[in-house]
Amino acid sequence: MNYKDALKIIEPPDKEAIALCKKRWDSIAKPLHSLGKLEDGIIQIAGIAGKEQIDLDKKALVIMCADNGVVEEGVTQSSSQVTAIVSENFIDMNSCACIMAKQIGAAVFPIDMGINRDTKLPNNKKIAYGTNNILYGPAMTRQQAIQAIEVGIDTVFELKEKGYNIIATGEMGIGNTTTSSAVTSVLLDLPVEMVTGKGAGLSNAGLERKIEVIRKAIERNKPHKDDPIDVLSKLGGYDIAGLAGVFIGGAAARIPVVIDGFITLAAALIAIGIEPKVYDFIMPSHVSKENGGKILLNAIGMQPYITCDMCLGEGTGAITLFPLLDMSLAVYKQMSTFDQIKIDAYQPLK
Ligand SMILES: Cc1cc2ncn([C@H]3O[C@H](COP(=O)(O)O)[C@@H](O)[C@H]3O)c2cc1C
Ligand SMILES: O=C(O)c1cccnc1
Repeated sequence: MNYKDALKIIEPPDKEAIALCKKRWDSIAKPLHSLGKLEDGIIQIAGIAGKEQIDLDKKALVIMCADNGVVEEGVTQSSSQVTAIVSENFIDMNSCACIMAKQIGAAVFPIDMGINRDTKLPNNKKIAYGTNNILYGPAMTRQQAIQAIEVGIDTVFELKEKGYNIIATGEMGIGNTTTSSAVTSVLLDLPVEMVTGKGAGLSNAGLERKIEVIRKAIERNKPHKDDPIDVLSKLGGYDIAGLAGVFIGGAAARIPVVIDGFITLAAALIAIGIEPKVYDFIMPSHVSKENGGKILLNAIGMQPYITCDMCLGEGTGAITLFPLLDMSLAVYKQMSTFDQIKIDAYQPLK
């Protein structure tokens, strides 16, 4: 779908479904709002689905996979070859995120958005064999960025068609904390060193080099910070672009999309920058330990459900939210109301 058409069909969450869902929570025989954000999450999903009786029986994890040309500058501990190897492991359900997804019954959809060699991934949406090195010029053309965004949007509509009712985001792309930090620094107008961390592992000297490369890449590309697609195409990656499309697609197709860690947060920032209405359809999960994770969550204006020092990516943080939502929804659907068990919640003890 053309991304502008997707933006046009985004309607705000359903106020009536939100009010009915809240009423049901408040009628359940327990202290008011005592499940806190777990209640809020179900309310948000009801608003998105447009009905009070929601289901979370079909869960998907979309993992956008792509390579980054900037890896040749020594900004990451691993070689680019790792992207393809780990991405192919997703097919055998043999990665951290896949094992966690299997445990909680979520289906995994790895997508080759731009891995730098041919892969066995069934979802081949390759825009190119990796991006260009941002130290010397734009990562991709504006047209390629839009093409990747549209892959993300189409992916969500296909999953909706298959009956999925919630989507977790994940990514695999060696070097993508560098591109995410570059995008974040420009869009939030923050110094590079404030939003740059060690990614999947770097020495202190390596971190200094990474910061310097990002500074120079920003200087070289002169991105327009008020134009998120310009920033994305000059400094981002095909994984981030595809993920921005998944967030936009979630709002257009009315499916909640869950943020993972630092990289998916950068993608969410871009999506919200393109269309602020997307915000209401996004759910946070954890707060990444990566430098900049907390800053990005705060900047977007979201509170994490989970704080446990994760910083792995692949969607590991995002799917960690699923069992919490399952438990909350079970209470929401199954528990007796004050009326049913004849308790007056506000009756003082005698
Ligand atoms: C074996 C391995 C598996 C991973 N799974 C996720 N990531 C995570 O690390 C990468 C980003 O870190 P950086 O920017 O420092 O390269 C991404 O692929 C992210 O998903 C991995 C990284 C490695 C090495
Ligand atoms: O925050 C994340 O998701 C993250 C951090 C470091 C490396 N990979 C992913």
